[in-house]
Amino acid sequence: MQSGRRLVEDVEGIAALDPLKFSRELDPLRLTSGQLGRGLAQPQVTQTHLAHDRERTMQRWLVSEKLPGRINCHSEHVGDGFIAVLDLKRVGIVPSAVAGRTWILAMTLEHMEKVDTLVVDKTGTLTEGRPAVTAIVPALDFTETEVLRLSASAERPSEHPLAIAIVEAAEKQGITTAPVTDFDSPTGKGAFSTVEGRRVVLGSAKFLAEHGIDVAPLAEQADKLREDGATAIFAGIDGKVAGTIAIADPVKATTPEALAGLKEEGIRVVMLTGDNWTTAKAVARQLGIDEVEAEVLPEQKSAVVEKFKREGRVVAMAGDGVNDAPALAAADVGIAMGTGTDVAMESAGVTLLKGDLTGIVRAHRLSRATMRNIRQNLFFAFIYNALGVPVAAGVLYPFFGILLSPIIAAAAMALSSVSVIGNAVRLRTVKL
Ligand SMILES: Nc1ncnc2c1ncn2[C@@H]1O[C@H](COP(=O)(O)OP(=O)(O)OP(=O)(O)O)[C@@H](O)[C@H]1O
Ligand SMILES: [Cu+]
Repeated sequence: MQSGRRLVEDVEGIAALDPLKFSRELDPLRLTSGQLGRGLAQPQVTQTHLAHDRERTMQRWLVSEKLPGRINCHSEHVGDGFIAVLDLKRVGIVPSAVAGRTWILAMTLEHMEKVDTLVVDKTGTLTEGRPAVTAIVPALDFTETEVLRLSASAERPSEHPLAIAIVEAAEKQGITTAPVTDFDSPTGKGAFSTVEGRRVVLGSAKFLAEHGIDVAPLAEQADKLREDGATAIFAGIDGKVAGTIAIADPVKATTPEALAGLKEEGIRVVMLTGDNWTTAKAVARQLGIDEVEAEVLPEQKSAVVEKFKREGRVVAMAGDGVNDAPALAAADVGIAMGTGTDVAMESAGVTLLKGDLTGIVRAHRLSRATMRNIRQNLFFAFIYNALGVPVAAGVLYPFFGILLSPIIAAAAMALSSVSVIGNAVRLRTVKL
């Protein structure tokens, strides 16, 4: 099971994530709303893990804030400056990997603030990822039922959402599929197998061409089906195009709101898909997305992310599929859909619990508020130290005979902690 997932389900209301204290919490801690609690429920990580991660968290924060090296000696104290009060449930995100890797969340928040480009996968991310067959256009010499029966048989061993849609369509019509041999499915291209001694090929025009099948007789029909956003694939039987199958995947109800929010936050959205250009453009048009990268093979997805990064952009990538995993890992912030594959979740820094993209907007708002808060806290901590340390060292002694007594120094420390925590708690009121 995904430990990250459990983490959020166990959290009620607000959790104060203190990377220092966090690492020592091994027992589940019940937090009720309104109460400022510390630590998180996740007993399944080992002590070593946690100690290690605590180190990394510290380092990361220190590096990230570009603090002068000498402040390291106050790290325990400055540590209080890193308390981030997060309402994970409200944001709807969880750190993807094991809960012990809290630092990923920390890093993600830091990067998230700077994100200016969101590369977003189409199928399963912008759309529901539960496609259904909406039309079958057979070629001359073929019937709709025969195309569906052979296609469903050929796709039966495949786990691709398009394949599942075809199998389901056949089942719905009470069509029994035939056994297959020699099944293969090159990722991002299509599938082929032998059914009742016939060669059945399914996929893009390019894929069928690779198998010596010319789709020209049905190309126009396929394009027409694509005009309103459906995916159209071709079925080839015994070296000839037999039909085109339209498979539609509804846009998630929350997608338009998420896109509007992203626009408001000034984030550039790029749709990335392995699907056909015509389909991709139609969906993009419906959603008001200006930038599209279509017909991208799985192994090229991360190259698209890299390209944007080279242009100096800070890139977040949202995806759900196995073929999105390398791109998720390549992005500054990888965002997986909780409804998607485990591989995607493991490769991403954060997971959107219900696959709801509005979580990205909330996470971006939260990251800005959190990073601002952290900077303020660092300022507090710094000021107290900047004033307190020289006094304690006797700077004022020659003139006024003032020396900071250890008791007053300790009080100042405590006071600085109080202002820092008080400031961090304000994050609770941030509108997401
Ligand atoms: N099993 C399959 N059966 C038929 N066609 C397939 C199959 N697998 C891939 N294809 C073809 O390859 C294209 C790209 O597939 P790929 O899996 O990369 O993208 P996707 O998951 O459908 O979309 P997205 O990239 O938006 O998530 C599909 O649009 C389809 O034309
Ligand atoms: Cu996808």
